Amino acid sequence: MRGSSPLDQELASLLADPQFDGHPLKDALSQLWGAHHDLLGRIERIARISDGYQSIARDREMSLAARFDKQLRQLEKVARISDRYQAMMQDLNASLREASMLDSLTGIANRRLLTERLREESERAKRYGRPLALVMLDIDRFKIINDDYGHDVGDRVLIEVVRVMESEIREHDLCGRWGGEEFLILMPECPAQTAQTVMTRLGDSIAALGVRVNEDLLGVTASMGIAELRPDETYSNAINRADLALLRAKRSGRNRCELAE
Ligand SMILES: Nc1nc2c(ncn2[C@@H]2O[C@H](COP(=O)(O)OP(=O)(O)OP(=O)(O)O)[C@@H](O)[C@H]2O)c(=O)[nH]1
Repeated sequence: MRGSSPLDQELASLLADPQFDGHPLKDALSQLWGAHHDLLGRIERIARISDGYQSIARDREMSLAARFDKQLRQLEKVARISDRYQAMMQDLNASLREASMLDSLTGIANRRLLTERLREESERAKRYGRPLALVMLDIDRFKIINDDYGHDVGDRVLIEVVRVMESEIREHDLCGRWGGEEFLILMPECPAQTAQTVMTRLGDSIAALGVRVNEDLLGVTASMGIAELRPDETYSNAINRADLALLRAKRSGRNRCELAE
């Protein structure tokens, strides 16, 4: 840096000129010039150190930003995986819930789903003063079918009867397996008399059904008891009344449909 500007060069040549040796100002000027250059050197060093710090800070800032971006990307990935996992769990829960509500042999509603719907439909019927018919249906002499033809044929009979039931009832009715060879049919917006007409038709269709067993055509019949929910009773009470009506149907010779008292 020393001697780089025209003033530096001029001062350097003045100080080097022997004609000024002994001049009273030469020493003072020489010291001033030296001090000035010391100061310049120090300023340059400070500037270099400051530049160095700045570039380290910049690097650090950049690497921090890069690390932050990377972590953000990783977090996003984890969030995506977690979302997918949650959706999977929800699907699984829904199918488990559905499976727990259906009868595994026939695929129709099981007692749990029937009870849920019974609760909802009886509340609705009472609140709006609408009719709700409950039908208990039981396959006649089913034990003999099992004993004579085996459990597998018995199962096939259950499946066939369910198929007929589903084709005879309306879309907003619900038939489900109450247990064994007993079925419950919920018929919202349906008075007992209308339910009896529908059930008589269903009984005829079941009786017309022939389940093929080797060369034989196995005849099946069913008995039914119908109760219309009263405004002042629980659905359990109405089911008991339907059960009693079913018992009457059995005692009166089966293959028939009886209305509850
Ligand atoms: N194959 C088969 N049989 C079943 C199933 N659930 C219950 N059963 C049988 O259904 C029969 C019911 O017999 P009972 O209650 O004596 O009645 P029933 O022979 O139908 O006689 P009635 O109801 O009086 O006409 C029993 O033998 C049970 O083992 C099933 O899922 N599959």
